[in-house]
Amino acid sequence: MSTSNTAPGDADPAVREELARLRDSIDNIDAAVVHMLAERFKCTQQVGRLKALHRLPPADPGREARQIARLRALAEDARLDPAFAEKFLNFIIAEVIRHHERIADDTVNGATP
Ligand SMILES: C=C(O[C@@H]1C=C(C(=O)O)C=C[C@H]1O)C(=O)O
Repeated sequence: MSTSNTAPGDADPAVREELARLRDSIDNIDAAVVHMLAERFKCTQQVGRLKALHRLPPADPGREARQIARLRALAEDARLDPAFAEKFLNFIIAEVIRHHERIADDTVNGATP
């Protein structure tokens, strides 16, 4: 393999076509990920409001452990690195818990969520 790089614009037309085709699919997948995350956050916001109203704690470590085990198994089946899947889920859950803490604070302080 050569160590010198070719700018994408200088590559063979067939290579550029293949790259463009793959990038179109990547763009579609990224759009789907964003839409799915937006739907997930809509659900978790509702969970946050329900928890705040009933004085339940923002985090549920038992539920998180079950989700991580489930996601790791799904990742293995799909040939995705399970450590990456776990890191990704933990990143999302941390953001959800931050939202839930804020909703709980706003609820206690009488702000409209
Ligand atoms: C959404 C919830 O709240 C938190 C966030 C979770 C998540 O984003 O999946 C899971 C458990 C909780 O720590 C929940 O309890 O279901």
